[in-house]
Amino acid sequence: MDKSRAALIDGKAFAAGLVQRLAARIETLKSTTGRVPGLAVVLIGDDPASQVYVNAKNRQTTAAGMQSFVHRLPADTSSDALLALVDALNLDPHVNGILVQLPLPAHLDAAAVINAIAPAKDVDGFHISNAGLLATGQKALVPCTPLGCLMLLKDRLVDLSGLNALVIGKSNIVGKPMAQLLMAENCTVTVAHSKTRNLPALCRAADIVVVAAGRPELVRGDWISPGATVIDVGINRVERDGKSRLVGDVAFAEASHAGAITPVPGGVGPMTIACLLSNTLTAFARQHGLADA
Ligand SMILES: Nc1nc(=O)c2c([nH]1)NC[C@@H]1CN(c3ccc(C(=O)N[C@@H](CCC(=O)O)C(=O)O)cc3)C=[N+]21
Repeated sequence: MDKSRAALIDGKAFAAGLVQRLAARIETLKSTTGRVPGLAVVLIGDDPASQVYVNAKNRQTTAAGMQSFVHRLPADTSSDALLALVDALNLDPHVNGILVQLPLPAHLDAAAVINAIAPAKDVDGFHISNAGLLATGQKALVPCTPLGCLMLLKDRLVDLSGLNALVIGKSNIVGKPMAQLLMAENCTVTVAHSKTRNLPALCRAADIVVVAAGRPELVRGDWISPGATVIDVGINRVERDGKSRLVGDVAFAEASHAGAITPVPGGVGPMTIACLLSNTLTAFARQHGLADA
């Protein structure tokens, strides 16, 4: 029997290409303006997964020719101390982008911290001002993960207009901005979540499925319409055959009849970091009155 294979959407390779193009532009900026973009990352506490991500980001920021400023603060940092650091970074001319690693320890108010970041330096795109600009079709800094997903979708499908898109997950960080971006591309967008009824049927009607549910292998193969494009945002660490493994929110092995699918790892994750660097360059350019790329 001919068992066709879904095309693999190689986020890792796409991200590497994007970072290469960013590095070239940064090199040019350096020779014309004498400046390079700077990214400040604030990490509170010692969550091991957050450490790994911040280290990867620090390495790639430097490799792309940008300045990286990492601020590691103890888990019991006070709200006042954190807000004072954010204020200082807002005023620092060498810092063009600010990222406060989430989740924060429970005693800190994430929304208050995010909204204290100068919107022009909010390279996560989480500030209410950027969320509002995106929702109303104005020039915003767009959250990195949905921005990366959209790049992969446009690379694959070119024109998304009129397609049925299902977004599973309604977080402020992924689901909501993803839905906004897909609406801006003239998709017919459905947003599903943990209380949604008959998710399999909604999924079967979708040309595009973006899954950001945070539940390992939630989406089964028989939920996916033949030829659909599947973007798996999930990164779940699970025990399998006595080993620790990463799996997505989609049962990847069951999805061979999809048109195309992102793997985990090597799909959306690397795009998130590449888009963070892209947003930092965008923020730098706008702060210096230069044109967007
Ligand atoms: N303010 C804030 N902004 C963030 O963007 C943010 C955050 N907080 N908190 C934590 C999450 C997590 N995150 C990841 C980014 C890239 C990979 C990534 O590149 N993963 C690789 C490798 C994964 C591995 O091997 O462990 C992959 O999927 O192929 C993973 C996770 C950004 N986050």
